[in-house]
Amino acid sequence: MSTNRANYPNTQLFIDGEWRNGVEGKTIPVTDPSTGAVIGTVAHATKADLDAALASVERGFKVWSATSAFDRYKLMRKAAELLRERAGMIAEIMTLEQGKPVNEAKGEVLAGADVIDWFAEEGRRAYGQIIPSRVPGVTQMAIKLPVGPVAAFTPWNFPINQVVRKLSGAVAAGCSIIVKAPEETPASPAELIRCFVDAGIPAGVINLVYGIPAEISEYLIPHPVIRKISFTGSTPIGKQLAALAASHMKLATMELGGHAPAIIFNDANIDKAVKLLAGSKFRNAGQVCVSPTRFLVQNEVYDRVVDSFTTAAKAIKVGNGFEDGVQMGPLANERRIPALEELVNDAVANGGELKTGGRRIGNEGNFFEPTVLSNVPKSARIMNEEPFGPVAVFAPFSTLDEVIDEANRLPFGLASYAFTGSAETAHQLGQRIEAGMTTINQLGLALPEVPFGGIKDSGHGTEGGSEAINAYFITKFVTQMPA
Ligand SMILES: O=CCCCC(=O)O
Repeated sequence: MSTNRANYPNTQLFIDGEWRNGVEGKTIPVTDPSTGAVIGTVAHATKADLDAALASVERGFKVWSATSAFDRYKLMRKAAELLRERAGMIAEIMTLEQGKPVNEAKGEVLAGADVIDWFAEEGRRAYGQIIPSRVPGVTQMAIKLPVGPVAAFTPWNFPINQVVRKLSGAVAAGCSIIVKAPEETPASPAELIRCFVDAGIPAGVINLVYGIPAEISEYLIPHPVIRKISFTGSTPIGKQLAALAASHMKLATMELGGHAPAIIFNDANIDKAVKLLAGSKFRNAGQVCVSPTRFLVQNEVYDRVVDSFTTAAKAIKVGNGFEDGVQMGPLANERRIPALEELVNDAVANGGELKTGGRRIGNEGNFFEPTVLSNVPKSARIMNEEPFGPVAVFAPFSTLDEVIDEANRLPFGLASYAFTGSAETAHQLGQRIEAGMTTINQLGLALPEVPFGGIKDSGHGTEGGSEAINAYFITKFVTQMPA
């Protein structure tokens, strides 16, 4: 049976191995961003529920940290298989609540299964070290132990992807976790967690809450049970939570905002650059932390690139994510429409040229036109603020040094993209762009086996690659000699 507005599931909390309503029975409405219609509800946790989740995650940690890495691996592989089997159904739920095209949603779910597999394997290979001793008979060991109960806070743009990295890292390392998933898109992450439940995860290891985000983070982060936090979201909120975590000496991974430069040189393969970058820009309606935003194009090819990108933007089919051929759905939140309109108007007022788009589409649902702005000066807000929407902003440049300065001008440092035919230019970019990730002549970000994270105001820590699981371990030194 396919999922539709009539059978969209209401979402409950998951605490101590049970799906349950909030103690006070409060709920939050969930809307379909394609129509604005309310399609269901999500349970709203209050303090009593959070106390129950904290007691549960503390018990869960005792059980799970004492479970062997091999048994954790087996369970995770089973959860990944369940997620693959259910991908079609979960994708439909995600499209209903988030808006993205259903094939994009399915890709996200399947990628989530790969993330679980990756971390399951990493958990089995979390080797420590034996350190040669100065004293005969003494053994010195650096061992990795799970850090403790984790609190994870995730956003609505990738309802599965954002949860699965944190959940899988924690569970593979032997930690228990409270996930505060997004209220806008609650049902698809709940289905992810159901896969772990059906795979046999013991009560208390995974807990799921929703409610008022600030209330939940302010209660969980300082709580002595929680030893580690992981947050994905905006830079301003990330800074507040990082400060709160630091004042309670909690470890924190922060995956925050970006404003990715996409640099195209005269010697690049222009057709390839435009095709790949346009696909990347309008994926998930531009609501992606790693979305290419500042398109910096070398003088000789500037007009050609802007024209060809504008043609690509005009050809994007926007609509309900369930319709055949739709490439871009609505924005997930209605409030982003006036915010984007303001950014576009400000760019034009500062001298930028609107090549296409810039407005809401229709009067039902949160649809926004794929938008291209050209010759936008640095003084425009959109050259400095993350638009988090389907807007590409173009500006010309002359030299390598100039474009590297521009790429590094902002406090963000998450993703960056470049297209060039020169090996020397590629080398310079790889070394000198201040970003956690640089892709050259291709895309290829966010695979489970490669690092994923930012620097500067884009946060710290990585959620992919061989280092990611370390966020959920402490290193303990043990030395011993025979009695
Ligand atoms: O918004 C940040 C997560 C990006 C995940 C992806 O690019 O697949």
